[in-house]
Amino acid sequence: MVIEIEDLEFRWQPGAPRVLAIEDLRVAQGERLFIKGPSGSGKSTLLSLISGVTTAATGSVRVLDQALERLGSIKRDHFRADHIGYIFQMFNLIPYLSVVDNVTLPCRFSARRRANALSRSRDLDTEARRLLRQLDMDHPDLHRRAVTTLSVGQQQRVAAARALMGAPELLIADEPTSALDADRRESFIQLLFDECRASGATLVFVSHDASLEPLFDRTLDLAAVNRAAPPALAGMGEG
Ligand SMILES: Nc1ncnc2c1ncn2[C@@H]1O[C@H](COP(=O)(O)OP(=O)(O)OP(=O)(O)O)[C@@H](O)[C@H]1O
Repeated sequence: MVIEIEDLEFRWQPGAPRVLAIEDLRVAQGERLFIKGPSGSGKSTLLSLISGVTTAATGSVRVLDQALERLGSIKRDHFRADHIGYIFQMFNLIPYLSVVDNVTLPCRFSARRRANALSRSRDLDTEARRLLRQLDMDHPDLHRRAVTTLSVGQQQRVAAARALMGAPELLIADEPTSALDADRRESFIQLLFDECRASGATLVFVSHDASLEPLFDRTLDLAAVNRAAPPALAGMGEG
């Protein structure tokens, strides 16, 4: 299993209302999971737990057989850099780095991803360009081009290439299509699927957009998870 969550209960502070209660969630290698739920239902919180940015006092979150709550925060940072590619809603590209340098960034933080990238291409820049080409982004001046001069759709492809760089086992995408037109969303997701298939990566994808749901293997509806939980959660629907 790539993700195994058991008896998880999460509150942001002791005594604060419970945000998440997940009894059992397992995501297998290569699976594509869609997570939906209204604003405030805990989607981003769940992604923080799966990526080890936060840990829960109750229950267990295992990623690639590692219980994240058993690691200190520095080890969790290393674990995340080695094994998880993250596509942020606002892309979080580094404005003063070129397109290629943005894509190779994860290899500065992870020797493992650097080695993976170098096993695929002769150097990191070549691997970055290969990924960008796979994602339908092929410009001669990508090396020098500042990310701030790109369109939203292009920035999204750069963010996806960066997340895929060095073949992390788990790809997490937090509303990565919200800035795109409806018809461009689906084509982006298909490209993402192709790349995940090629590297064997598992994809966890959060979105408000229910029209994307049928593309995925499975859905986790946090509104349903919250409804099933005891009344402590009542009134937690606002985000
Ligand atoms: N860092 C934080 N500290 C304290 N409370 C938080 C924090 N982040 C989120 N929350 C609270 O946790 C609950 C779930 O928030 P979360 O951001 O996970 O929801 P979401 O489903 O991702 O919402 P949205 O769709 O609006 O992004 C909300 O009540 C929110 O106010």
